Amino acid sequence: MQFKHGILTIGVTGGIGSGKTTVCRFFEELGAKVIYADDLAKRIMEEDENLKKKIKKIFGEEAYIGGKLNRKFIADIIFSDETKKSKLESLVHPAVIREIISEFKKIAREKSYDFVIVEAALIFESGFDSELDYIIVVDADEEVKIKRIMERDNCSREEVLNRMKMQMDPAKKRELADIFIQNDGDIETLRNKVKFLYSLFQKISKLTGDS
Ligand SMILES: CC(C)(COP(=O)(O)OP(=O)(O)OC[C@H]1O[C@@H](n2cnc3c(N)ncnc32)[C@H](O)[C@@H]1O)[C@@H](O)C(=O)NCCC(=O)NCCS
Ligand SMILES: Nc1ncnc2c1ncn2[C@@H]1O[C@H](COP(=O)(O)OP(=O)(O)OP(=O)(O)O)[C@@H](O)[C@H]1O
Repeated sequence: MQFKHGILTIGVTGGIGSGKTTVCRFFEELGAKVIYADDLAKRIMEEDENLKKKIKKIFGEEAYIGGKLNRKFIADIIFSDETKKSKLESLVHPAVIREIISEFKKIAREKSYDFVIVEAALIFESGFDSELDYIIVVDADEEVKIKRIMERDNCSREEVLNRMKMQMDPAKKRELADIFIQNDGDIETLRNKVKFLYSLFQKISKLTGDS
């Protein structure tokens, strides 16, 4: 087997509050390279002047405050307007995917890691799944997810439900997954699952690497 970008690449995805960022922090603690696509998207949206112009055209000047993305303003619009959400995604996703692939190539060239993990909320929705070797889907019981997000972001149940409504059905994501993590247990249970996967990926990277 040849890896798609000359290095083993693994996506971690899941709906809001599933625990994908926590999974990725554990991978990082073990020494893995993790690319956070959602952070990258925000950086590109703030640094790419051409993209900023296009975003302002859709959302108005209020989309930025002092050069910084007005996240609350944009979130309020896109999570109640499917058309604007799609327009924003069609501007942002290709740029994010391009940058991640060039990072893969750099890591493969430098051989600085055995494998790369990408955390992204919208791997299947953006078509990015076709660029990855394996995809981990994280999920938890809906009430558990709602409670965790309300606590983490100090937001209302309605705000969480609004985002959930605009996301792919978690059951569908589970069907598309290569590896599935049910994250209803405690943090230590999750950490142990990640430890197991970390050693598995280390083995896969050596067995089937391009080098
Ligand atoms: C709307 C924005 C400004 C809200 O920022 P905020 O800091 O509140 O949320 P954050 O980016 O951390 O996302 C938190 C969660 O919301 C959900 N979410 C975010 N964007 C989307 C989206 N376009 N569709 C569905 N769910 C989304 C995901 O579950 C994500 O994990 C931001 O999410 C954004 O710019 N989204 C559009 C770009 C995009 O598609 N990003 C995600 C993939 S690269
Ligand atoms: N097994 C667990 N036990 C207790 N708390 C957890 C567990 N897993 C995750 N959490 C907590 O739940 C919250 C949501 O987790 P996390 O941020 O990893 O989810 P996410 O899928 O990245 O969410 P988002 O889509 O909003 O970015 C965080 O506060 C995290 O610390």
